[in-house]
Amino acid sequence: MATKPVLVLKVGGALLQCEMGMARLMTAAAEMIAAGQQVLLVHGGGCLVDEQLTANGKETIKLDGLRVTPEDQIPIVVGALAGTSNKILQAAAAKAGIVSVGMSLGDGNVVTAKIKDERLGLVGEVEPKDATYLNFILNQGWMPICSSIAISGQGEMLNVNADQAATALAKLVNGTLVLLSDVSGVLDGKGQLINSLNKSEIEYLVAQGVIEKGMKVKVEAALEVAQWMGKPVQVASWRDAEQLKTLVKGGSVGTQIQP
Ligand SMILES: Nc1ncnc2c1ncn2[C@@H]1O[C@H](COP(=O)(O)OP(=O)(O)O)[C@@H](O)[C@H]1O
Ligand SMILES: CC(=O)N[C@@H](CCC(=O)OP(=O)(O)O)C(=O)O
Repeated sequence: MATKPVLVLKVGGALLQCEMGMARLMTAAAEMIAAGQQVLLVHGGGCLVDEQLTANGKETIKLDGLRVTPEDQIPIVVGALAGTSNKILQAAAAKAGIVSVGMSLGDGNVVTAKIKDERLGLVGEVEPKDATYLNFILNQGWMPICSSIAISGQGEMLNVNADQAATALAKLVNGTLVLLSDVSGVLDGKGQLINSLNKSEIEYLVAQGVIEKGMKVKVEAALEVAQWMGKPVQVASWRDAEQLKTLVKGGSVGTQIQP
């Protein structure tokens, strides 16, 4: 049994369109797993969803960074996230010698899910439920790769923002959460990396419009976990090879969201 907290790594969808980025990330994950660090990968795939919706003649509307998901779009969203995105990452993991288990929030009772807000359609809000399935996988030295598709008690397939999915899973396994995006962390109004942010600084930058869209959702998800765990959550980049190396060594990268 591992003694260190599980590392919950969330990757954004842009990674899936970057072969080299995926290869580097999986090599880093393989090194950590070989050293006894349990790793749970949670992924998005917003850009693949965009592509698939466009190819099917559907339009996307986002409210506060969340995709409004009408019933006629859900099969496409599920296919892009739980299907294509999940399997692209499993394929990259296999290439790096990692044994992975592809899964979704709907598997193994890991979360409870309900509709978040009627205005968003089939968008889910999830709460941690039962870690048995994830711990079973992690204890084999395997890496769960989890998409953000959930299933409600009423049997609805729900689209969950992947940062919020990672939040629920990090709480579930009491893990260390690192949110990896295509930017080096939270940037200030001049595009410079901010090393550390607390709640009031976040509120100020959101009010100023410096932190917006997907980054607003991400930073708020990070803050929720930081406060729940009483330790910082890191927002960093999968693009940055140096950040990944530091992460493998257990160091801090990107922006630290303080509890
Ligand atoms: N202050 C900010 N710092 C960095 N990125 C920001 C900021 N405000 C908005 N963004 C946008 O947020 C994006 C990251 O969020 P998102 O697209 O949801 O990432 P991911 O798909 O990796 O989860 C960045 O690519 C950038 O366009
Ligand atoms: C409700 C909602 O917005 N769901 C997201 C799920 C994917 C996601 O979050 O992907 P990234 O991590 O790449 O942004 C979406 O449909 O785009």
